[in-house]
Amino acid sequence: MTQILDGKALAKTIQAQLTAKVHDWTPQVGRPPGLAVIMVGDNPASAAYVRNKERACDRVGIASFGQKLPGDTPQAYLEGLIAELNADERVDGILLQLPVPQHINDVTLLNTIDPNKDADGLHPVNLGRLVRGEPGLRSCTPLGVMQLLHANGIDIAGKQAVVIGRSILVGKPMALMLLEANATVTVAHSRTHNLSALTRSADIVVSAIGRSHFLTADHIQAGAIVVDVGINRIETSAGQYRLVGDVDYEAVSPIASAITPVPGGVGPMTVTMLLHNTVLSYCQRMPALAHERGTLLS
Ligand SMILES: NC(=O)C1=CN([C@@H]2O[C@H](COP(=O)(O)OP(=O)(O)OC[C@H]3O[C@@H](n4cnc5c(N)ncnc54)[C@H](OP(=O)(O)O)[C@@H]3O)[C@@H](O)[C@H]2O)C=CC1
Ligand SMILES: Nc1nc(=O)c2c([nH]1)NC[C@@H]1CN(c3ccc(C(=O)N[C@@H](CCC(=O)O)C(=O)O)cc3)C=[N+]21
Ligand SMILES: [Mg+2]
Repeated sequence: MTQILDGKALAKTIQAQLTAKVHDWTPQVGRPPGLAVIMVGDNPASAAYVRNKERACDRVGIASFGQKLPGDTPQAYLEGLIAELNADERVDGILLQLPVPQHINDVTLLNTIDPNKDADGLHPVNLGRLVRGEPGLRSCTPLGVMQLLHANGIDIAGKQAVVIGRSILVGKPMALMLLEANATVTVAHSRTHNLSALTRSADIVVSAIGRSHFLTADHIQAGAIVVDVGINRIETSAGQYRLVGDVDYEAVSPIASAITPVPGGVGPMTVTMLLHNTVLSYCQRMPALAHERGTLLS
């Protein structure tokens, strides 16, 4: 029997734990945790994720300081906005929704976010902490994948893991977190030769590419653990849109020992880890909660 790694259910459990803590801590601190999501332009997919994030914040008791800005907002304005949010005591987490329009330099912007408020874990200081194995704010999607594997009793140490994709948002931090958990990690990308031979030797395959039906039965060895990070919108014969991952789920799920569905797998965990990171940064910034540090996610 293939184990379905139910991210939706785990997200619900973790969000309930965060809700209880936020409920306890808000009166002690005198304010709730706060998250600012900055979205530039009106990419419909981004708008849907931002709405999900705001709804989840409401449920958990996190204050949202969302900023939806026009697609032609100048770089200097965004830098000023981030400086204000860095200085705003009510804000514990800042997230710049990616991608941003062409004229914006996202790297420069990400680098202006206070590393202690970097809810996405994309600032060089936090990526450096990850490389060094030091505590810090970790990228939400890979952190969510690690939680999902852990909560389902999946052992990582000593396993062969192949991560497909090498973005700063997903692939690279995913590879580093698997390495930190003592997997033997290979990172594949668009220039990789003989990808299916590589993935066929893997115990764990994480796909973060963004192409529907990319991973087929030929890529997977019997009993492998398959984590599908991809989010692709495909048009159905009825002219509607539906979400699918990178993995041909029908073909691969009978072969795998465990697999994440799309939707309901990694996506809800990403949102939950964003909330987690916001609450963690609140804990770390508020002296009244000094003794609570390190108790989240346990
Ligand atoms: N579930 C969730 O919570 C989240 C899902 N996503 C989804 O995950 C996917 C990846 O996101 P992101 O990392 O931001 O995307 P990017 O486009 O930044 O990166 C895609 C990566 O896939 C690699 N790639 C592309 N085509 C191939 C191929 N044919 N063979 C092997 N590798 C390939 C690219 O290689 P190269 O570097 O050589 O170009 C690149 O490293 C997207 O579908 C995105 O929507 C993203 C964030 C969160
Ligand atoms: N700075 C930044 N950080 C991100 O983490 C980030 C980003 N930019 N840009 C876009 C990608 C994509 N992403 C998703 C988050 C949640 C779902 C999610 O909740 N998915 C649900 C379904 C949602 C739906 O139905 O639309 C699921 O898979 O079950 C998906 C994708 C975060 N991203
Ligand atoms: Mg996110």
